[in-house]
Amino acid sequence: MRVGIIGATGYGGAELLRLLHQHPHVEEVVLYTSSKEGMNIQDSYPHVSTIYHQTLQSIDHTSLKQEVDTVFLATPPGVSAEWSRKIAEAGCQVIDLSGDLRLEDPAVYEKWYKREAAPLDLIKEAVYGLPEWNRKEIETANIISNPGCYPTATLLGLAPLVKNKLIETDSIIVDAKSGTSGAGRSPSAITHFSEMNENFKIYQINQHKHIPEIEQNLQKWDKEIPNITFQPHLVPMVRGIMATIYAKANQELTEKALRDIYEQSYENERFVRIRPEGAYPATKEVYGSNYCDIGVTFDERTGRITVVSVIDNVVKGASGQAIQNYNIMNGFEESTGLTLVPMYP
Ligand SMILES: NC(=O)C1=CN([C@@H]2O[C@H](COP(=O)(O)OP(=O)(O)OC[C@H]3O[C@@H](n4cnc5c(N)ncnc54)[C@H](OP(=O)(O)O)[C@@H]3O)[C@@H](O)[C@H]2O)C=CC1
Ligand SMILES: CC(=O)N[C@@H](CCC(=O)OP(=O)(O)O)C(=O)O
Repeated sequence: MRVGIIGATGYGGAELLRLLHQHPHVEEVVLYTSSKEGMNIQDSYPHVSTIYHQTLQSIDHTSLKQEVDTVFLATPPGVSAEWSRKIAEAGCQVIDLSGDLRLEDPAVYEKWYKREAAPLDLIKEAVYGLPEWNRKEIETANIISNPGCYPTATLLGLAPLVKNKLIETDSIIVDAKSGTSGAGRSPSAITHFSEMNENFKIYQINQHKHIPEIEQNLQKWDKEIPNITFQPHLVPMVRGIMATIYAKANQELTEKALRDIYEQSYENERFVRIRPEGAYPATKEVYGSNYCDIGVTFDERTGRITVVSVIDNVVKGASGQAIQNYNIMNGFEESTGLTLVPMYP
């Protein structure tokens, strides 16, 4: 198959290049740009030189179907809202890595993203691509809305508790930390080296755009779940997210019963690994891979459950999950091109 990447010069695009290179069903990758037409991808990313030789080309939806079968949009908010419909009507599959099509209520999108929402019919057509909990819908989708990085770690971590109604619904607190690649390639005063090295920052207190995305999905699983507390932080590393999730048990629990529920929930999932009793994952243990690793424990003293969920934000949190969705949409084995062992140390 032939795939196109819009936004190939960004971090999500670069990770798509790395992963698609080893995908056996991808014969051709076409690179599109909004600002660097004619530039060779090697000039932006020397690490893929000799592997990719393409020059970036501008996007023309009228000729798209002659060039590619599937388009990955690794672009900032607003682009997919404008382009997804045209790409789908041209006859191509769309996998959108941005948040444009994730929120079902346009008013909610406009409140949190502070920009105009995509047309409602486009939002309705898009399927939320969290394969572990939404595989059936993804199989027949033509437009995928790839989950955000924090929601991926958080929802995979919370799903067994919420789906099995094990917690006080109003007790969820998510304390999340991310490496700086989550902010994309453009330098900013918040993420540049002197600001972030030997530093640890809280940001967007009670305002992060992933809050409504997490709530929307939790409420689909259990409509009793009210608004949650989710708080992101920046840590001085490049890749990785750790979501530490706290919730109060609504019944008597044992450590073993809790772990059994997590193990059963994910026993058939290739990319979710549950740590054994007393072990908790670190971000480096998923670095460069499509895994989400989860550790869980119950504090009998406080009645609180702690879940630790880690992903590589650029892989399971973005491009790896996008390829997982691509595989499901096209009937390929779900882990095709994604069987990467994490890099360590
Ligand atoms: N980085 C991460 O960990 C994650 C990112 N995401 C989401 O994925 C998307 C891409 O993120 P990321 O790669 O980090 O971002 P970057 O800022 O690194 O790259 C975005 C790319 O989009 C292209 N672009 C910018 N404006 C336009 C436009 N108007 N039309 C078309 N293309 C445009 C640019 O390429 P060019 O100038 O060549 O067009 C740019 O290289 C974002 O929506 C982000 O929120 C989701 C999960 C995790
Ligand atoms: C560290 C950092 O800045 N992370 C980004 C998360 C990027 C992301 O996943 O955003 P989308 O929802 O647009 O895909 C942020 O907090 O906005």
